[in-house]
Amino acid sequence: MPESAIFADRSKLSPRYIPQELPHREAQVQQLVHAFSEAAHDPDRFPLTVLQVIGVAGIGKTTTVTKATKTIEERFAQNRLTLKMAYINLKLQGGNKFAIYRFLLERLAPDLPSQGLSAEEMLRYLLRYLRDNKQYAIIVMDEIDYLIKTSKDTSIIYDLTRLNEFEPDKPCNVKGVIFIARSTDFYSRLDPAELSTLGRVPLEFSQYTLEQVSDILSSRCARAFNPKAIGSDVIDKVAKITTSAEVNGDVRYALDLLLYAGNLAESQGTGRVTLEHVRKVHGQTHPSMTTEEIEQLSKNHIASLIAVVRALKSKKKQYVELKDVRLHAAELAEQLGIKKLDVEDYIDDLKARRLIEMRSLKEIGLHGASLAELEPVLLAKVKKQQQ
Ligand SMILES: Nc1ncnc2c1ncn2[C@@H]1O[C@H](COP(=O)(O)OP(=O)(O)OP(=O)(O)O)[C@@H](O)[C@H]1O
Repeated sequence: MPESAIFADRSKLSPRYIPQELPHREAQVQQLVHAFSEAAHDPDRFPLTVLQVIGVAGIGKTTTVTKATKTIEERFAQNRLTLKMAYINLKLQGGNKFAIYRFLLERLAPDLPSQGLSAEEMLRYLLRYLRDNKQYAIIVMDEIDYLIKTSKDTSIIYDLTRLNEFEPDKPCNVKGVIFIARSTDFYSRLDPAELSTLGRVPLEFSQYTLEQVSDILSSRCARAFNPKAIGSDVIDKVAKITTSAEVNGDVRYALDLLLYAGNLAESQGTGRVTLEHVRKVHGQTHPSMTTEEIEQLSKNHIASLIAVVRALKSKKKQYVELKDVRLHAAELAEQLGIKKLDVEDYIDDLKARRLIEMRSLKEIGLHGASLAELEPVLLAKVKKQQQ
């Protein structure tokens, strides 16, 4: 018995799933693999290689880097060498340098205690550990622009790009550091020394064309849906929405849309996803706010966002003032039985995540929101986190 009339395997649409095929990014995967092609032959002589991958949201940057590092790991394994990838999403793991280095240590050198060590010691011990255990590593720092935008301490770039200078007379077993960012705007917050260590030209990912998004979605749908449950008309429609100015090519949104349209078709027992299902779901969701984006938020972030939504609704305006948001936040805290929250602590971060638009303290809004539908989704999420 299939799982459902609609889905063959709905998890294949999840943002966490790494697809087997990556249409229209094979060249970039190859480019990254190529940058480390010599490393598996003579790793100790291979220099620390720093790369940057830049491009807008949801166009396969993380997935491409993950795929490439997997291939590099395999090449090392073929030569009986161990290479590990440490992937850090700075929006999730965020915080300060200590938290980030501790995470690196836990990932790459789990036997080493990190308590009581300075940031520099943590890196030094990590390098020694890798050398002593004949292991190699590639560090991937995703959303580096978010970290640089929200933190005053930008020295993490300087530290990581100079790991080979910690003990210059010994080989550095971290072979690569790959920074991923949505744009190069964060350069302006770096000092010249940090900027120069970032070096060379970034690998810029261009946005997918309409035909490319159609191909990509066809390949994802072939694994996620039952063959008769979805047609090319639906895929083309979703591709069109995805390449519209509003969604700006974010494939993550397209996958969400397909999942929810599929769920709707399933609940209605139609046996097939129709254009109407897609239209309905698209009308109800918020393109700049995908499920993954909401999953990453803390309870207080979501509560602050709900306060913005409620303030906008009650004022019936495009923008509201911070004091309106505060008022609604206080009410909401009471309703949910949580501690009163200082929305200003979360508003800046919501802005950095591009979930809200803040022109000034008197002009706070949402990016092209569909307010009526957003609130119940957020409320359900905050209540779930309270359980
Ligand atoms: N060429 C492709 N083939 C199949 N799936 C793809 C492709 N490009 C992107 N995707 C899917 O789209 C979603 C978003 O991709 P990914 O997380 O790699 O984007 P990103 O550019 O790193 O985005 P962000 O900047 O928001 O982190 C993932 O679920 C990924 O599997």
